[in-house]
Parts: sequence; C-alpha cells; structure tokens
Amino acid sequence: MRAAPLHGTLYTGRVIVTIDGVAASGKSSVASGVARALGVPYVSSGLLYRAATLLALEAGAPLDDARALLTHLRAHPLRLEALAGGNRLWAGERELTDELHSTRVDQGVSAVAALPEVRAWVDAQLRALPEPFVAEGRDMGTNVFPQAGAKFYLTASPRVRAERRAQERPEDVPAIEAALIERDRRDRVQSAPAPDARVIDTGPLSLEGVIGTILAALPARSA
Ligand SMILES: Nc1ncnc2c1ncn2[C@@H]1O[C@H](COP(=O)(O)OP(=O)(O)O)[C@@H](O)[C@H]1O
Ligand SMILES: Nc1ccn([C@H]2C[C@H](O)[C@@H](COP(=O)(O)OP(=O)(O)O)O2)c(=O)n1
Repeated sequence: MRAAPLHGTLYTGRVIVTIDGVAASGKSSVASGVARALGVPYVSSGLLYRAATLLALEAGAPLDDARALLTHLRAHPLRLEALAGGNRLWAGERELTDELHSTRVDQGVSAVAALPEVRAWVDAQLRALPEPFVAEGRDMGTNVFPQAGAKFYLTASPRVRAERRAQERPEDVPAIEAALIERDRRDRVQSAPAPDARVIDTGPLSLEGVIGTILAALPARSA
C-alpha cells in the first residue's frame, strides 16, 4: 500500500524520522525541510561532534585524548537547540553555531567522532531530547534511534557534493572534493546505512525533490 504524504500536517506522538548520509549529501537542509513540513524540530547530531572538536581545538587538547575531552565537556556543558528552521549550539551563554563549519573543525572532527567515549556522550544528549523530531547524522538509524519509524540515507558523488559545498566554503571544488573523500573514509565505521533505510541519491534531484521524496515515502503513522 502506498504511504500517504504528510505535507502540512502536524506529526505528533513518539515518532522519529532519521536522515543519515555521507558528508555534504544534504542531510541538514533536507532534515530541516522535512521537519518544517511535519511541524516538528530537527536534530543535527554532527553539531555536537563539531562543538566538541572546536572546544578541544581552543583548549589546545589533543583530539585523540578521550579522557581530556570528556573532562572538558563536563566542565563546559553543550546545549543543542533543536529548531525546525535551524539548529543552534551553545556552550553556556556562548553561541558556537557560526564557528562550527570552519575548515579546521572539518579537518579535526573525524578524530573526535572516532572516540567511543565521545560517541556515548553525544548519544546520551540525543536520546534525552523530547520526541517527535527528525534526526540527521551518520548513525541515527543504526545506533542512536534503531526504533525510528522511518529511515533514510542520502548519497551523492563526491564531485556533486563538493560543487554544492563550494558555495559555502572559501576553498575550490577539487580541494573540497579531496577533503570530503578523506572525511568519508575516516567516518566510514559509523556511516553505514541502516538495513531498513531507504537510500536516496540526491545527485539528480533538487533540494525540494529530495524533501518531497522523503515526505511521500513516510508512512501515514509511523511510531
Ligand atoms: N538536491 C539536493 N539535495 C540536498 N542538498 C542540496 C541539493 N542541492 C543542493 N544542495 C545543497 O547542498 C549543500 C550541502 O547541504 P547540507 O544540508 O549542508 O549537507 P550535510 O548536512 O549533509 O552536510 C547545501 O547548500 C544544500 O542547500
Ligand atoms: N551521528 C554522527 C554525526 C556526525 N558524525 C561525525 C562525522 C562528521 O565528519 C562530523 C560532522 O558531521 P556533520 O553531519 O556536521 O558533517 P557534514 O555536514 O556531513 O559534513 O561528525 C558522526 O560520526 N556521527
């Protein structure tokens, strides 16, 4: 039976939609669009890894020292503000959001995200959020919310993703493409699609096309 589209309806109850995928595949833009259509917040899990990385860089802490990182995170609690229009990340009264997509954070974040202790800390922050919401990242559908009602996984070729990212970063397309390929490699362990995720190649689609594909695929009631 074909699922009924949910455009404009309010998604209520204990419902989580997960959108995972490779770097710059469109996860946060798509999650934001889907969340707005459903009338729920979206949750950008990568911002927590990025914020942990930024704080470690600022403190001069080695990015592979889990014990030092956890001590620092407990002393400087992070807060993810999950809004439908865009997520904001706070460390106490300081907003970090605009500093989280710099090239130095891009380059360091995979090392921090590889630490099991940091992953457990991020997972605990995410599981404490009130449902319903759309969650995006790498392991939302596999590890953090395996019970999610609907799961999606976004891909696109490295060149397509680099061309999109070049609109947002000062580097040129070949440099961005090389960095994306390297980050995909380093993030591979936690980036496998869930067996029950629908994989969408966003390459030939517009942003609205991807959002519409997901909305059309959602079950009328997924719990
Ligand atoms: N068809 C598409 N699907 C997803 N994103 C797209 C598409 N076309 C262009 N984009 C753009 O790609 C860029 C990267 O998307 P983003 O949401 O930041 O990805 P991610 O969260 O996976 O890093 C954004 O500027 C977004 O608007
Ligand atoms: N659930 C998640 C989310 C992000 N990560 C890691 C992997 C990525 O390199 C960084 C940053 O993730 P983010 O989704 O913000 O990165 P992209 O926008 O896809 O480039 O964090 C992760 O390991 N698990």
